[in-house]
Parts: sequence; structure tokens; C-alpha cells
Amino acid sequence: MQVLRAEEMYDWDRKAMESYGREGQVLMENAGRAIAEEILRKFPETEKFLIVIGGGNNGGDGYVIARILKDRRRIATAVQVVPDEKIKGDALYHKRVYEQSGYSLSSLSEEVWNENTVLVDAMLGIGVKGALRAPFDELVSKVNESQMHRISVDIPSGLPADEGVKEFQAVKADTTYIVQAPKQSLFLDHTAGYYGEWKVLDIGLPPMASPKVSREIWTEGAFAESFPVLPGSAHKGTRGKGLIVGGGRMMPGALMMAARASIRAGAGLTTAATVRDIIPYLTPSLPEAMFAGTGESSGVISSVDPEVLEGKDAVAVGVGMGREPESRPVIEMLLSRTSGPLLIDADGLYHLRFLLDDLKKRQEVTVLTPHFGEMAHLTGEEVSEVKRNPFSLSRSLAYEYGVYLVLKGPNTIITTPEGSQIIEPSGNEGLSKGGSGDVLTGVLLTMLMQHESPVKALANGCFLHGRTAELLISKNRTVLDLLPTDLTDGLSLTYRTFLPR
Ligand SMILES: NC(=O)C1=CN([C@@H]2O[C@H](COP(=O)(O)OP(=O)(O)OC[C@H]3O[C@@H](n4cnc5c(N)ncnc54)[C@H](O)[C@@H]3O)[C@@H](O)[C@H]2O)[C@@H](O)CC1
Ligand SMILES: Nc1ncnc2c1ncn2[C@@H]1O[C@H](COP(=O)(O)OP(=O)(O)O)[C@@H](O)[C@H]1O
Ligand SMILES: [K+]
Repeated sequence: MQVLRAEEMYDWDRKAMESYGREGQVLMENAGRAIAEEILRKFPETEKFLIVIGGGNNGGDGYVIARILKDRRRIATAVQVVPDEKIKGDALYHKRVYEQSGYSLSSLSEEVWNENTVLVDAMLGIGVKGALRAPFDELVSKVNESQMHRISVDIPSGLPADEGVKEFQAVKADTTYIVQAPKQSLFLDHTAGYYGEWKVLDIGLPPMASPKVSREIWTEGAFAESFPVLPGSAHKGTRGKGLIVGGGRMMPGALMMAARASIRAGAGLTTAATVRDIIPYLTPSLPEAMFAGTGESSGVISSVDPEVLEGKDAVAVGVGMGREPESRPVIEMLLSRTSGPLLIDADGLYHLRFLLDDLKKRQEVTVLTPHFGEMAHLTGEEVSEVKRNPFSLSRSLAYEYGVYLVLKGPNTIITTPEGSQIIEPSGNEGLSKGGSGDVLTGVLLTMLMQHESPVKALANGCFLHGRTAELLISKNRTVLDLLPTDLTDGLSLTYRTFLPR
């Protein structure tokens, strides 16, 4: 499913009407009807509805919804909150249909704000611009203060559809019925919460006319379909031989978690490279792994023998490595000498800031997996700015350095060097614990060795990680006690659920 910006949504709409014979009035009927049916399904017993109608096409959808609710004998109070001259085009057509059905409009008296009434917010859609003007500024506050269940039509009124907007005032919806395609703000840290529970409804825009943007949501169907089938004749070489460089005297656990996750995800052979002293302590928890000792300076990795790279299908570096400058040459060496995919995470990303020229020179597949803070460090932006513009900042970085970028968060955004984007929304707050990222690194390393397409490898790895957290919560864990190490052992749950082979 594509995720669109407002302008892209309008293009689709325009093209549907201009080149594919779709009528605006029909599309509006479809939108309103689809939403009204959902409302009736969700509230089969509720009698009273309040529909607040604004001046654009969002308000037009509101007229259709009000008519259908009344047709179904519900007590639907429709209030138009803008002067009559603001209602134009398709919205005016549907206002007339509403009136010709014998239905009338009400005024916004105090009695309509009743907690036993469900509120349908059809004030403003994706056409909102700038700070809210009267009467919407006061209405949005009033709506948010009310105790009513709030259903927003397409988008919570006042909320920007696109990334980048800093200040806004918007309805905090309990439920949002999104018209045709989710908009960018559904996936942004500071706006996602306004949508409440959400569902996307098809209103009949022709898929042939959809805008040529590659910004898609990754689904369980995509996972099951694109996950490579392991032949019965598989041997460890088929599954991939991976190397993880990381850990040190202070953070051996990060390496342990990444290596174990890589093995559990299905790698043929995983080698963990770290300072020699800690290897004996790691072996009991990693009996399947191989180990390689690295050069050491005051407890941190200071060098890796390039011979360790021989026969490795992919390499990951950075977990638990520390930020001491002594480790920097390791990243420098790996950037120039790793011939397969190279994944850089955690402290490796910290060092990378000082090695951007080397990064640019590298031709082979390179994957960076920053969280918001690491992305801010890499780009020199404020964290808040990264959170507000994750799509465009990811694209610029991926394009400038020719890398695959996995910007981690509740909605992880994966970007290819060409700028295609996948949104991977699985997971829950149980993952916001030190170590979840290390597990992800191990999983991604394995996926990179087994998939032909790096972007599918990354999307599937993020899905595997996030969906495992969800399945564990639905079984015997909670978001409070979930541990990153539970994820590793829980990977089987996701495999068994979605790839029952
Ligand atoms: N394919 C589609 O895109 C379809 C979209 N539909 C609906 O149409 C909506 C988009 O319609 P519009 O483009 O008319 O946009 P809106 O319904 O968001 O209305 C925009 C109007 O609101 C007013 N406005 C904008 N910013 C404001 C502010 N800050 N303060 C006060 N008033 C402000 C202006 O008068 C502006 O013309 C969608 O969200 C969706 O609900 C449906 O009708 C069916 C088809
Ligand atoms: N609230 C959340 N909802 C869903 N996924 C989350 C949430 N918080 C964190 N995650 C996921 O957990 C992982 C955390 O990675 P990272 O921040 O690098 O952790 P660490 O510090 O343990 O390395 C990422 O995959 C991220 O997408
Ligand atoms: K709305």
C-alpha cells in the first residue's frame, strides 16, 4: 500500500477524473458511504451522531455520511460550521442531495456536545494550510475537550498530511477512516498519535492512475511472499557465512545478542570478532558461533585482520564497540575491504561521521541502521528535525552516500540509494530497551545473506523483529518485561506463523 503526500493524493484524484472518467461526485459518495458503513459497523447500537462539516471536500464527505446515517434511522445532527458560500463543487452537490432528502442542518448549540453521541469530524481534510482560523481553532479545542468518541474523516482536522510541519492544532481522534491511501503524517513521531485507531478505505480511485511514488507499507503478505525458500539441499554456505565485529570489555552483551540473533534467524555460520579476553566468556552462550580475536587498545577493538573477511558473505559492525577513536580504523578498513554487504550500526555509526569520504567512495552494498539520535548525529540535524522529516532526510542521506538506510523507530523507514522507501510498522514499546537494536543487527545480517534484494532483506528483517515482539506480547510477555534476548528465541514464533514450511 502506497503512502502519499497531499499533492500526490490530489494528483491521483485529478487523473482519475480527467483521464479515467471518474466523477468527483461519485468518488465523494464512495468515500462518505465507505466511512458511514464502517461507523455503523463499529457502533451498531449507538443512536446519536454529531457530524461537524467544514468548507472543503472533507465537509462534502461529511454531508454524505450524515445522509446515510439518517437514512439508517440514526439520530444524526449535522452542523455546517462555515458560511454557505464556502460550500462549492462536489460538496455543494452533496449538500443539495442531503437537503433534497428532506434532511436539515442544525446549529452548534451546547446540547450537541453530549457524551452519548459519537462525533464525526469532517471539518478539514488534507487541504489544511497554516494556523487554524476561526471557527476551527476554537472548535478543535472544544472537540478535544469533549468526552465523545471522535471519528475523523480521512485525517484528524488540522493535522498536516505531509512531513515537515512544526506547529499545528488538531483533533485528537479515537478512530480515523483514511480515504484511499495513508498519508505521511500517519507514520511521524509527533503526528501518528492523533489518528487513534485507523483503517484505510478504498473509494474507487483507479490503481492505474496512482502516482508513481515508491513509498510503501511492508505487510505480512509481502514478508511471506518475498522470503526466500531454503532448498532441501541447503548447506551452511547456502544460508550464508556472516561476520559481526563489535563488543569489547565493557559491552560484550551487544555482540552476544547480535550473533545469537543472526544464528537463530537462520545464518549458516556466524563469526563474532572481538577483543580476545572476552571470548571465553561469550562461548557458553554462543556455542554455535565461531570467534575471531581482534587487536585491542584499553579494552576496545583497535584493529581487525582483513583475513577474517575471507569467505564471509556479509559483515556487520558497531554493536557494543564503544566510541573511542582507537576503534575508528576498524570501520575505515571494513569500508574499503568488505566486498559483500556491510551493515554499520550503533557506535559504528558514531565513527562513520568522521569517515564520510570513505563511505562515499565505497561501491558495494552498505546499510546504515540509525535510530533518530544516531541519524541526527550523522546528518548534523536536531533530533526533533529528524523526527519531523524522516522521509526526506533519509532520502537525501541514502542518495548522497549511495547507501541503504534503516531509520529505526515505531515506524521504521527503509530507503534505497535510489530513494525508494518502505515503511515497516510492526513492533511495540516493549522494544524500547537497550539491546533490541543489537538483535535487529543480527537478524538483518542474516537476511542480507539470504535475499537477493537488499531492500527486501531489510524489510523482512525489520518485520521479523517487530512481529516477534508483537507475538510475544500476545502470548506470555508484556511490553514491560519483554527482553531483547526473548526476541531472539521468539523468532521461531514469527517463522512458524508466517512461513509454515
Ligand atoms: N481522492 C480524494 O482525494 C478524495 C478526497 N476527498 C476528501 O476531500 C478532502 C480534501 O478536500 P479539500 O482539498 O477541499 O480540502 P479540505 O477539505 O481540507 O478543505 C480545505 C479548505 O479548508 C479551508 N482551510 C484550509 N486551511 C485552513 C485553516 N488553517 N484554517 C481554516 N480553514 C482552512 C480552506 O477554505 C480550504 O479551501 C480529503 O481530505 C477527503 O476527505 C473525498 O471527497 C473523495 C475523494
Ligand atoms: N515504541 C516502539 N515501537 C516499535 N518498535 C520500537 C519501539 N521502540 C523501539 N523500537 C524498535 O526497537 C529497535 C531499537 O533499536 P535501537 O534504538 O538501536 O536500540 P539499542 O539501543 O538497543 O541498540 C529498533 O528496531 C526500533 O524500530
Ligand atoms: K477531518
